[in-house]
Amino acid sequence: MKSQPQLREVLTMPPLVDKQSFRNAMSTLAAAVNVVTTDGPGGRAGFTATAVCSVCDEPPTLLVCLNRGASVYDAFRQNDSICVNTLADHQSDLSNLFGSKTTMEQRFAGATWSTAVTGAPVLEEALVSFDCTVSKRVSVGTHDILFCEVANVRHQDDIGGLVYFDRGYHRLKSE
Ligand SMILES: NC(=O)C1=CN([C@@H]2O[C@H](COP(=O)(O)OP(=O)(O)OC[C@H]3O[C@@H](n4cnc5c(N)ncnc54)[C@H](O)[C@@H]3O)[C@@H](O)[C@H]2O)C=CC1
Ligand SMILES: Cc1cc2nc3c(=O)[nH]c(=O)nc-3n(C[C@H](O)[C@H](O)[C@H](O)COP(=O)(O)O)c2cc1C
Repeated sequence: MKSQPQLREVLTMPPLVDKQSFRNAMSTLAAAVNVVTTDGPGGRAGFTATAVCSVCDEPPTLLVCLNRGASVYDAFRQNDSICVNTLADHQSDLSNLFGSKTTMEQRFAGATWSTAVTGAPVLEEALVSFDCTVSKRVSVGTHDILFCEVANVRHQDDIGGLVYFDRGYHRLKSE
């Protein structure tokens, strides 16, 4: 029978797949598109994220993965108020605005905002907005995982969703 590798051996093992192969594989996982915003002592900031998912419903918690090299990283490190604004089918331009090398002024000028209970910016025409407080932060590789407790939800009916798949946007409409 083959013995289990010792911890030291595991740590010196080469990565199983290279970065490009990983990204190519990940490009086949369809994901909702979100503009994640914050405000507080670190200032107002926002970025586009597909790395968002549900964690548990007691307490209602979702997670967001944020690259520590992103321009918004300092603001998200200092602030605990976060709003995850899931984009509607007509908002791919907003995704590109918050997902490219633009200033925060340019990003927020691209849409209408209100202020959530926690103080984070809420996107007026979002499909759904999760108003959250960060409960825990975990660093893995290049990213921080932000665990966010949901204080309030705002949902719009009769509006289509936006999905990112195969490096492009796809519009979804319920029957
Ligand atoms: N989780 C993340 O940090 C993501 C970052 N992006 C950013 O948007 C750019 C354009 O993305 P695509 O058009 O989809 O082409 P791409 O070939 O760069 O990425 C393909 C897929 O790989 C994953 N990915 C890309 N960069 C990643 C990263 N640094 N860490 C973890 N997963 C990553 C995502 O699932 C992405 O959809 C990327 O180069 C990246 O800068 C996009 C999606 C997720
Ligand atoms: C469709 C899309 C999805 C993205 N998803 C993530 C994500 O989940 N996590 C992340 O840290 N960055 C993600 N990014 C990249 C950030 O939006 C990035 O920080 C932003 O594009 C601009 O970088 P800068 O603020 O450093 O100038 C995504 C970009 C795009 C276009």
